[in-house]
Amino acid sequence: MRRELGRSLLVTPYKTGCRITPALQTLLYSTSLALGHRRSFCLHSSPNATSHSDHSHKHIHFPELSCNPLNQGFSSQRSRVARFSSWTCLATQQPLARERTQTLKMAVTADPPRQKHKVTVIGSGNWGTTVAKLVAENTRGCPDLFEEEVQMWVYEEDVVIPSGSPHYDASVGDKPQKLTSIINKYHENVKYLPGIPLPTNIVANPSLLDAVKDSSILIFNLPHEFIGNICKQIKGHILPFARGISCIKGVTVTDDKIELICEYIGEELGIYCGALSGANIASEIANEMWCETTIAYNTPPCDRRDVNGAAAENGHVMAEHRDSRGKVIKTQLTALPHDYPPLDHGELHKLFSRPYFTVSMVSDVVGVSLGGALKNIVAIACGFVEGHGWNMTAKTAVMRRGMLEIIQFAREFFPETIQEKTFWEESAGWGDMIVSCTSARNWRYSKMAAERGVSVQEIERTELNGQKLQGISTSREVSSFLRARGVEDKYPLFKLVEGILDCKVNVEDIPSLFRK
Ligand SMILES: NC(=O)C1=CN([C@@H]2O[C@H](COP(=O)(O)OP(=O)(O)OC[C@H]3O[C@@H](n4cnc5c(N)ncnc54)[C@H](O)[C@@H]3O)[C@@H](O)[C@H]2O)C=CC1
Ligand SMILES: O=C(CO)COP(=O)(O)O
Repeated sequence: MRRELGRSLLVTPYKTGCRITPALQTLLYSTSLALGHRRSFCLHSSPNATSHSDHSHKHIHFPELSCNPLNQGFSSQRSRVARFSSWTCLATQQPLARERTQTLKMAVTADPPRQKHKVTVIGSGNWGTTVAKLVAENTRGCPDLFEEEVQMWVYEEDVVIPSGSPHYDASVGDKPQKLTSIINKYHENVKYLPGIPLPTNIVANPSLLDAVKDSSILIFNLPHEFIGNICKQIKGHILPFARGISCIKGVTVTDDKIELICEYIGEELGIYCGALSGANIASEIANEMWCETTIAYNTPPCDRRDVNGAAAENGHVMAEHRDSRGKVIKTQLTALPHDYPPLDHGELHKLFSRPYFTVSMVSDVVGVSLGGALKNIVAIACGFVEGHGWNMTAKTAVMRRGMLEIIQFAREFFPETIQEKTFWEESAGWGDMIVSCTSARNWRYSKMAAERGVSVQEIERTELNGQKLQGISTSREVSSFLRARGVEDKYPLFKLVEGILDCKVNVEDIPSLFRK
């Protein structure tokens, strides 16, 4: 390793005229990672370069090397040129041969980030708590990038711990206790994720403003009907350069307009927000049973770092960032300051991926968001079908039809950026459809409603202990949007589900959709 490092660094500028091949770049990069240090350097192609301005630049970025600089001449605070006369290999602490290093010139990029990303999860239901758990495991494991503590905003409730629970305290008895106090004391969300020990670095916080204060990463994870109120409350109280990930499955409909939840959040708060969605059953993931998910994130241009790791510009930048309709966004984004670690696909992958949670990073915000939102309508239809007594073959027909309507919806209302392959290739597409129609809550409880002959809303009230079925409101919202546009007949399955929810149509009418 040491010899390779020395040869790469020292021979390349002299003997090959700095032909830095991709293979060499990979070698340097992996070597630097193996060394595990954080410094950013940039190797100039010209060994005779005397200032940063005369670069014949072939930059190579190897962030984790160190050296002993003699004779430094810094041309600016953020991009400095130095003559390094001796190098020390960090792996061995041995100096490298001096005669071969004498005139090597290096440009030194900005200081390593001084800040770390602070993470807040807004929401603490079944999925909110599960995501807080996996994220908190990762912030603990990546102390260079993230503050260890993860704030979790909890919609405060009084909860009684049942006598059978290991957390039952006879001295408290049946007296209700604050859910936040219970979570912080026992490290368990006894109401929404019972039986799952949570990492101790999750802090349950009943104050929304306090929970989001100073956080550069906001993870939105609550039923979609509450997001409007949350945005109103935190607007102006978050870091201007905060970035969001929405784990919410739903859409925002106003009159005849439809918006992706992540874009609604971004517009309301003046930030950029991506979306996470996939075939994810919270209770399984909380039990660390493996599954996969999809994150759609289009790193704003103002957040992109150059090869040296330097931010494009500090402060306010009018970014050419495009939305799901292909339009330049109106929001003036504030760039992530340079003293923060970058926030791009790599860092988000580190934040969310676990051995039991495989993350695929994509750019198709429309496919990921619509796949997650609209499959809930199809899952309700499948619950009705099964509750009626039909089985897997009937459900498969409904799933197929549902997917066609989802794709048609994406094509009709988001034609500019939809990447249809998301529905076929990603967990957020067919994967989510299958799991939602065979084992998730929308399917399970609409099946129960059909079996008992009561409404799904009634079942939600009596059986879910505060959890929400997103398919009920999404069905209504999407149907009202389609009606306002006069196109509801083009989406017969969506229309029919709303009809069944309103007790105007019967499950037996479903097969009529398939008659030509
Ligand atoms: N549970 C799951 O397996 C998965 C859920 N999702 C999605 O995650 C999102 C969040 O769902 P869950 O965490 O499962 O929630 P949940 O349905 O388990 O719990 C409901 C949550 O809403 C909160 N709440 C009630 N009234 C509120 C109010 N007025 N304002 C704010 N919050 C209030 C409750 O405190 C609770 O945390 C949904 O969009 C869902 O579709 C996505 C993937 C998996
Ligand atoms: O989104 C989910 C599965 O991917 C969870 O769906 P439910 O809300 O129906 O449980």
